[in-house]
Amino acid sequence: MLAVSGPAIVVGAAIVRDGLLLAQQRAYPEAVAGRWELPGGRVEPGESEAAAVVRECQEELGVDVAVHDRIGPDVSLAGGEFVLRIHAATLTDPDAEPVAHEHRALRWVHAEDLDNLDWLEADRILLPALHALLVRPDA
Ligand SMILES: Nc1nc2c([nH]c(=O)n2[C@H]2C[C@H](O)[C@@H](COP(=O)(O)OP(=O)(O)OP(=O)(O)O)O2)c(=O)[nH]1
Repeated sequence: MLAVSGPAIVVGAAIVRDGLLLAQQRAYPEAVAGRWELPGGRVEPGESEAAAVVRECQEELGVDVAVHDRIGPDVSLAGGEFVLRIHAATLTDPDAEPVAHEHRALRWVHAEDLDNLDWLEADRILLPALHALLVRPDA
């Protein structure tokens, strides 16, 4: 029997602190440099989505995060080769300051400014879920 594998998974972290969402600005490749996205990246073989969120946040931001529930829809990327899944997250140490190790810039975004960032196309689909996350009482 043929083993059928689905699309590879890219996880993103919706990190909220004091009612603000952490967004980061891509530095490369040229085609998307300057666009905004959530921290994250590809889930490695054998790795859970939550573990991938934790690893990517350590690599990209130098912080530890606690991973919570999934938010928003699965978003298809690259013609269906990948699927983007977002997990809500918080900083394990609320006083830790994320640093952009691989990105051009970081920004803590207020709900009012969410729609004004030049997000990657896939992330625009997630904006309603990100708004909903920011109005939660514990956000
Ligand atoms: N991390 C992340 N990737 C996103 C988002 N939206 C979106 O379309 N993508 C795309 C961009 C990339 O094609 C792919 C993830 O690749 P990546 O460069 O972040 O991560 P990676 O682990 O594959 O690569 P790398 O860290 O080795 O550079 O998903 C998002 O909000 N966060």
